[in-house]
Amino acid sequence: MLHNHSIKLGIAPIGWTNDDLPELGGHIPFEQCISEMALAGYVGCEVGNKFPRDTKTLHHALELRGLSIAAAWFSAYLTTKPYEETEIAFIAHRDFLHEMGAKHIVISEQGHSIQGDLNISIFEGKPIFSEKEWNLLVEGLDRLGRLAKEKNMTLVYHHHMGTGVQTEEEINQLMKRTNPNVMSLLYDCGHLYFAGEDYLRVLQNYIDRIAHIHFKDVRNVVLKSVKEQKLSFLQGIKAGVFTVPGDGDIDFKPIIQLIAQSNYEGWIIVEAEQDPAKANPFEYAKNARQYIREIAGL
Ligand SMILES: O=C1C[C@@H](O)[C@H](O)[C@@H](O)C1=O
Ligand SMILES: [Co+2]
Repeated sequence: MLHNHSIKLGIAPIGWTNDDLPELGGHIPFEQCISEMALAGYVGCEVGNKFPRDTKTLHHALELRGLSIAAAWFSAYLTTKPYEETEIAFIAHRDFLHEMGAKHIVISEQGHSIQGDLNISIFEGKPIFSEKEWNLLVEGLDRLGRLAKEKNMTLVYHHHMGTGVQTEEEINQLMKRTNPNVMSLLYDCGHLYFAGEDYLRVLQNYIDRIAHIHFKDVRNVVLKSVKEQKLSFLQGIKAGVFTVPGDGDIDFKPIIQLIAQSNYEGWIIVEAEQDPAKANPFEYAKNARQYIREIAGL
């Protein structure tokens, strides 16, 4: 049970409006999204592209509903573009999050990523970083992590399907080559399960270095067809490979147990991108909230 831990439960806007696939939930207004998050019982969220960038306006809209910003995704291109380009965009992102009171910055290397490519089979086209690319990645992350620390914030790396850091072995490499004082890990059980990796071992091995958590569930039956039909990541999303905790095939109880045995504090974010026309985001958000209350006492 997690009730003695300093953990806050938030939800990502991606179940309402999907930034990677704008046709999913493109019609759902920002105010509806955040009102439903609050009504479903969450106290925070990440940032979607419908969110106003003016921090005063955003702050007011969230405060009215008892929500705060936990973190937000940043796409890095350290392996494919000059470092300075990533740094300029990162500083703007960091400063926006800092003004919003967030403590974590989610980062994912998108150089050579196929996660946004509708036509490449997700199980066939992922990049494998060369030694040179690994060096560019870890050197860049070190510099960006120090920039986060300047504002008393923590950089958290998001391993992700279709990228150069997808597998357990790639996470091990990343953890080995980076400084724990400068960069932490984001744990997303849905991505590890999708990738066929040992999601419990990763949690166990790195729990002391994990500083942000995404909870997403996976439907085995859809995962099977993603493999058989050689679907891309986004085709898989449209077909419903992801859902909220409690609705899919991941057993969250041992995950909760490992977190409960640790000193983890911070956010757990329910993040379940699926088609809102098929899965009403408010209803699924409420169901996930109830499920987490039942299994985690949170
Ligand atoms: O944290 C995430 C952010 C999304 O944009 C991404 O594609 C999703 O799968 C995810 O885990
Ligand atoms: Co995630």
